[in-house]
Amino acid sequence: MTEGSKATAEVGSPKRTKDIIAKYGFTFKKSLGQNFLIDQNILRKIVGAANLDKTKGALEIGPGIGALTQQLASEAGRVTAVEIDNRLIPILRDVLADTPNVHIEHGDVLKLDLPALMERQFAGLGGVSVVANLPYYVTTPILMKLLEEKLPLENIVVMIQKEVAQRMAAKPGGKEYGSLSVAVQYYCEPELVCIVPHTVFIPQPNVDSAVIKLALRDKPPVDVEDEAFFFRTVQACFAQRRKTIANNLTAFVGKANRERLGPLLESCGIDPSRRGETLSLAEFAALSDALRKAGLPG
Ligand SMILES: C[S@@+](CC[C@H](N)C(=O)[O-])C[C@H]1O[C@@H](n2cnc3c(N)ncnc32)[C@H](O)[C@@H]1O
Repeated sequence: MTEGSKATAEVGSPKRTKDIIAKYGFTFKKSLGQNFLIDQNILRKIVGAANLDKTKGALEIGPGIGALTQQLASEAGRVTAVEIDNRLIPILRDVLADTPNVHIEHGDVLKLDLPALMERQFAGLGGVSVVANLPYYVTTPILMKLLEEKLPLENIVVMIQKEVAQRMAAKPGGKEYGSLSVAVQYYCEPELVCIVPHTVFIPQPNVDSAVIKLALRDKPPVDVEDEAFFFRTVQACFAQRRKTIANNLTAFVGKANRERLGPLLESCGIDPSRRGETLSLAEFAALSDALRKAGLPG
């Protein structure tokens, strides 16, 4: 195969994408976040960031017509791609007919039993990455499901809306830092791989995107006595961003317990007049353990 013919064979080239769409009479559903990538360099960057090899597996969420799937199949030992849109299933099977290491799973990733799927598809492999150009309308629920279910993943490399990626990677002190930053950084080390202009998709979304790599930690960077309560505390501290910690926590513990908050915050080394966006993970951990120990909220 010549270089020229190889380029046209790549699913994610602009011409091949248009040909596939025309051949199958496919129409995009905005409600499913369908924006297909047509830039080989970006596809290569996404796949490269996952550090795959033939001993590893890749779980793709939302393969579309298979642009990323095809590149994943050439790097990974096995690829499983979960697609919700039943109109895309026969197209994917056809387009990827020559890539035997790909399994297409029809379903909604938010409803699937992912541990069972991973066990079935990736048993015996040396590690699994999630690699995806995610549908933007469900980015956070999908990522939180992957993290909260504590799936045995090495890393997650995803294209998401630029602002969401920046929030995930944000450090304390800035306006982008919030409960999403804390949740993501509790489970992972985030790294912004690149910013992607909206021109590399068809149809073009209204916003720019970014590729983010989330390397799963072996264990969280802070010890907490009760994980669910830790996350409730974090949510409470960010409930109203312009309010101080003391005011946000008053709503959490009840007005009757307001007087107890000052000494409790000070025992954790936290000035009650600070805002949630200035607290580190270690400070949130100390605060949630102290609230729990004090029996708050009652
Ligand atoms: C942004 S497109 C990416 C398509 C392709 N991977 C690409 O990069 O060109 C998102 C894909 O996710 C699919 N999708 C949307 N919601 C989904 C869900 N809940 N579960 C699985 N797939 C979903 C859409 O149908 C679409 O194919």
